[in-house]
Amino acid sequence: MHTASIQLSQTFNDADEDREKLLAIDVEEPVETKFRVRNLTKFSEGEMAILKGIDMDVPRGMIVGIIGPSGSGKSTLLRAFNRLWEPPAGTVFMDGKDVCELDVISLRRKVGMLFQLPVLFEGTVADNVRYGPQLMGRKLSDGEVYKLLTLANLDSSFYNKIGSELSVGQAQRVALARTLANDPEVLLLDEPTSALDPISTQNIEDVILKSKQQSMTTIIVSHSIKQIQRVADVVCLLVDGEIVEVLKPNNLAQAKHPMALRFLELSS
Ligand SMILES: Nc1ncnc2c1ncn2[C@@H]1O[C@H](COP(=O)(O)OP(=O)(O)OP(=O)(O)O)[C@@H](O)[C@H]1O
Repeated sequence: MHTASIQLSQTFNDADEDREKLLAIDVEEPVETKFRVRNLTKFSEGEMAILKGIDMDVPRGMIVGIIGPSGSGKSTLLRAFNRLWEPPAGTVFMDGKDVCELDVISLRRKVGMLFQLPVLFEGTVADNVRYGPQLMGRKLSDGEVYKLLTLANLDSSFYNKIGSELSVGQAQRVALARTLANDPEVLLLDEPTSALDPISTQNIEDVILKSKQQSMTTIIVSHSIKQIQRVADVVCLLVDGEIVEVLKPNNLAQAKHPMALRFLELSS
């Protein structure tokens, strides 16, 4: 085990000072950068800044947590990674390539996303799981569907169920299996368990951690600091469109930014 020198970096203005903060994490091997974000900025139509020059490197195979107050820009940032919000050219790079220059459909297959509330398509659970590969002309075998269900912590009895027979937690796991069926390299999770009970939450967290063992890169937005501490390798604190802290999950108490501190105090 050794320490990789740069896993995640941020530059931010602190009074007159420009600082680059580097976070070192103990890893087995040096880690490559999956996403590079540089000066990512978004203004609303009323010219209000929603994202203010975000700089970050997302290490391959790690789980990056994003937390911060409501309206701080977490979902907007997350959506830039698979172009659900189209970032300006030259700001978001996957494997060194500007995402704006990639075919958007293949980008979204590689960069799967799960939202707060699952929306299942008509048909059975198996139809849902088969959906993505079918669009590419490949029909998953029964065995492949069962394997994906197992991966999403669903037993084989779900195969023929339809959406109305499922709880929200079960439907979220089906949505996760459907996303994993595309064999993504990255998972974007936007508050994936905020509508779920603790057991369903644990099921989803198990899948997130299992996916990490398969080298998945995951970026998770969550309002739950405890959840971020359970699953994330690094945590970015986003306040008012800026990453103000990058910390290890067990070091959140070391946050220094006043808004970040207040948010952490009120949320714990
Ligand atoms: N297309 C848009 N036009 C105008 N304002 C927008 C747009 N998209 C987002 N916003 C605003 O940008 C800010 C950040 O929104 P965003 O949803 O990214 O924040 P968030 O941190 O994910 O919030 P929450 O935790 O409540 O989900 C909010 O004030 C939101 O109203």
